Amino acid sequence: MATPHISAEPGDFAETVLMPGDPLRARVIAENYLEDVREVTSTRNMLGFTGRYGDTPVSVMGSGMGIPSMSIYAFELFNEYRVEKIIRVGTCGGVRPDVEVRDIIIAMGASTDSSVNRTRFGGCDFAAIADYGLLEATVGAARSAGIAPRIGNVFSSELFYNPTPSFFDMMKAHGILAVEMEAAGLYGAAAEAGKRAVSVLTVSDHVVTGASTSAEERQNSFQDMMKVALEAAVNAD
Ligand SMILES: O=P(O)(O)O[C@H]1O[C@H](CO)[C@@H](O)[C@H]1O
Ligand SMILES: O=c1cc[nH]c(=O)[nH]1
Repeated sequence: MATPHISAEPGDFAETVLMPGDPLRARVIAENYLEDVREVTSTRNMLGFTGRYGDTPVSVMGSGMGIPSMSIYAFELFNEYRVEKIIRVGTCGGVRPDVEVRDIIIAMGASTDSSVNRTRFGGCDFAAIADYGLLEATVGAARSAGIAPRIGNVFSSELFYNPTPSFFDMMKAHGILAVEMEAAGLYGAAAEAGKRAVSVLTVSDHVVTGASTSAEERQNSFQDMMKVALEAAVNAD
C-alpha cells in the first residue's frame, strides 16, 4: 500500500513513532535502542524501522529537515498508517540565556514564522501545542531518570541561516527557549489528524552565546533524550 513517500505495508508501523530529522539517526536509534528491528520504508532514503522497546512496539523514522518535510511524513503516518503518536527527537539551538548546551527541552508549544498552520487553520493563528498526555509522560520520564527538563515554547524556524540577528532578540524577549525547524509543523499535523505529538530536544549549540557541544556531550544528551522519549512511548496511555 505505499503512499507517495513511504513504502511500508499496513501494520508495519507501531502506534508510536519516534522521529529524528536525520534518517541515519533513525537507523542508529533502531539498532541501539530497539529489539527485533526491521526496516519498513526507505523511499528517498528516509529510513523507517519498527522494533520493540521492552514489550512495547515502537517505530522510528526520519522526518527530514523543516516543516514541509515533517508535514508530509506526519500526514502519511497519521492518516495512512494509523499511527497515533509521534515523538520528535531532535536537536535545537538555545535562545534564552539561561538555556545551556546539553539541556533537554520539552516543547510545550512551538511558535513559527511558517504559514503552514495558518493554511491548515483557515488563515487564523493556530496555537501549536504538544498533546498534554504526552507532555506529562515525557516530563515524568525525564524526572524519573534524574533529568531536569526545560519545558516551554520553542521556535520552529523556516530558515536555519537567518540573516536578521535581531530575530533572536525578539525570541528571547518572548521567552523562547530554543530554535529548531519542525515542532510547529508536527503539532499542526497532529491536530489536523486528531492525533498526538510532542517534541523532545537536546540543545546542541547556543545561537546567542555561540556555545556548542563536544562530541561526547552530544552523545550523553542524545542518550538522555532517547531515555525520555522511549519511556514516554511505553508509559503514555
Ligand atoms: O536534529 P534534527 O532533528 O534534524 O533538528 C534540527 O537540526 C536540523 C538543522 O540542522 C533541523 O532539522 C533542526 O530542527
Ligand atoms: O534548527 C536548529 C538546530 C540546532 N541549532 C540551531 O541553531 N538551529
